[in-house]
Amino acid sequence: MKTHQLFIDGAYVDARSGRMFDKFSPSTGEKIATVHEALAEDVDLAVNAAANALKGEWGKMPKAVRCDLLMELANAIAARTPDFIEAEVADTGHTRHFAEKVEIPRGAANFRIFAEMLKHTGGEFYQMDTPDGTGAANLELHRPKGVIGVISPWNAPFLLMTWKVGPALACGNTVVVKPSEESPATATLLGEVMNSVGIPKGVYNVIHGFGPASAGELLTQHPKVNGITFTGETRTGEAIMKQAAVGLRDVSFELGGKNPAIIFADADMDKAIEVTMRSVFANTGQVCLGTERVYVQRPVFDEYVSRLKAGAEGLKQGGPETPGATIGPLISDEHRQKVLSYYAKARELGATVVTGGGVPEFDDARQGGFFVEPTIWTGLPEDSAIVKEEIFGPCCHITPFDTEEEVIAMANDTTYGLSATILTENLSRAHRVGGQIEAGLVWVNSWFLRDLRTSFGGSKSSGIGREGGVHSLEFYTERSNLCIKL
Ligand SMILES: NC(=O)C1=CN([C@@H]2O[C@H](COP(=O)(O)OP(=O)(O)OC[C@H]3O[C@@H](n4cnc5c(N)ncnc54)[C@H](O)[C@@H]3O)[C@@H](O)[C@H]2O)C=CC1
Ligand SMILES: O=C(O)/C=C/C=C(\O)C(=O)O
Repeated sequence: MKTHQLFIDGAYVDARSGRMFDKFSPSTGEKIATVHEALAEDVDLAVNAAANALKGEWGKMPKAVRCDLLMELANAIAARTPDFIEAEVADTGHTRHFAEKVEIPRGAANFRIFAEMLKHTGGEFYQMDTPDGTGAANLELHRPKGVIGVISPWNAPFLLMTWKVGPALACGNTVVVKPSEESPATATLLGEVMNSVGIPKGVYNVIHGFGPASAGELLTQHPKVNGITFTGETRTGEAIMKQAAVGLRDVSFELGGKNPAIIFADADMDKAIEVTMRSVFANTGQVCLGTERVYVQRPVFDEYVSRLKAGAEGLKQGGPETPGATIGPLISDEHRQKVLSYYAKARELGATVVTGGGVPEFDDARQGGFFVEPTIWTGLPEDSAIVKEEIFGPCCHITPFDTEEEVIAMANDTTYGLSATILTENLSRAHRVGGQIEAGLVWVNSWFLRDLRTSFGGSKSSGIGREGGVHSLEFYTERSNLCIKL
C-alpha cells in the first residue's frame, strides 16, 4: 500500500493538517494508497517555498543553464519510464499501451520542447522616430510571471500536468501543483526526479487534496500565487475564475467539450472507422478532445453505424492487469454513476441503443472495477441532453445529415468549442468546412495528432486562452516594454 506525501521545498513531508484520504484502483475497486491532504498551513508552506525559490538560485540562473537542466530532467523522466507507467496505470486503470505510447513520453517531451524553444527564442525590438531626430529603441522584455498554481485533472494526469509545468519552469517560474485527488502518484514521483537532476528546492512543489474547501481552492485563493493554469470541467473553471478574481490573477483554462466528428460520404471508410474508434473510445472516452457526437452523411450512415458497432463490440475491457485489454475502466465509482445516469437518460428519451448501454459482468477482479460498456446511440433529437452535455465516457450519438450547411450548423450548435474531426477525401471541402467550425482545434482525417508548437485550447465554454508553443511562453511570462531614448 502506497502513501503519497506532499512535496514541498525539495522534500517529502506529511501534511500538517493531519488529514488523509484513500485512493482506490479503478480496475479492481481496491484501496491502493493513502494520500496526505493539504490544508491552509500546508498550502502556505508550498506557496512560500515557491516564492522564495524565485529569489534564490533558480531566479538568478541564466536561461541557457535553466533550459539545459530541463533537458536533463526530460532525459531523467525517460530513464524512469517504467516507474512512471506503473504509477500512472495504478491510479487511472489505463492500459499499459496508452501510458507507454502516449502519456509518459509526452511528459518528457513537455519539458524538452519548451526548453529547446526558450533557448532559441529571440526578442522583439522596435525602433522609433522622435521629434528631436535621435530616436528611441523599444525592447520587449519577458520576465517570469512568478508562482504558478497548476490544477490538473485525472484523465491524463502526467501528460496534462507537465504540459503546464514544462513551459512554466522553462520561462523561469516556480510551481505549486495540485494534481487531481484521483491521480496523485505521478506528480509525487516527479519530485524525486526533480531532485535527482538538481532542480533547486522550492521550484516544484506538490500538494494533494480536493477542490472546494481543500487544497485546490486554498491554492487558487493564495495571494502569493501570480497565475493559475487549469484543465478540467467548465463549472470548475468558473469557480476557479471567481477565486482568481481576488487579486486579479491571470488564468489559462482548458475546459470541457462536446466535440463533433463529421463523416462525409466521400471519406475513406476504413480511415473514418479507425479515427473515430480512437476519438470515441480512447482512454474510455475520458479525453476532453474526444468525440461524443458523430454526424454521418446519409449515403454511408448505415455502413458507418454497423462498422463502428462491430469495432466497439471488439474492444476488450480490462485494466493494466488484464493481458490484451484495449479499453479500461472509468476513473471512479462517482464518475461511473455520472456516465450511467446518461445511459439511463438515453433509454428514457427513446434512443436506439446500437450497442452497450450497461455495466459488464466479469468473473474476476474486474467485477470490483468501475467499468461501463462501450455504447453507441442513434435516433435522438439534437436538443437532447445526450447530444448537448459532456458525458466523458466511452459513448457517442450518431446523427445522419445531408448537406454541408446542415452539418456545420449542427456541429456549431453547442456551448462548447474545443475540437472537431472531419473525415473527407476532398481537400477543398476540408478547408471550407474546417474553417467554419467554431472550435480551437480541427483535425482532418486524424484525431489527437499533436504538434506541440501549435496553439492548443478551446473557444466558447471550452476555455480561456491558448497554450502550446509561443502561446505558452506568452501566458507564463510577464511582458514589459523597455523604451530607451537614444
Ligand atoms: N475537460 C477535461 O479535460 C476534464 C473534464 N472532466 C469532467 O469533469 C467532471 C468532474 O470531474 P472532476 O475530477 O471532479 O473534475 P474537476 O474539473 O472538478 O477537477 C479537476 C481538478 O480541479 C480541482 N478542483 C475542483 N474544484 C476546484 C475548486 N473550486 N478550486 C480549485 N480546484 C478545484 C480538482 O481537485 C482537480 O484537481 C468529469 O465527470 C468530466 O466530465 C474531468 C477531468 C478533465
Ligand atoms: O495533447 C495535449 O496537450 C492535451 C491533451 C488533452 C487531453 O488529453 C485531455 O484534456 O483530455
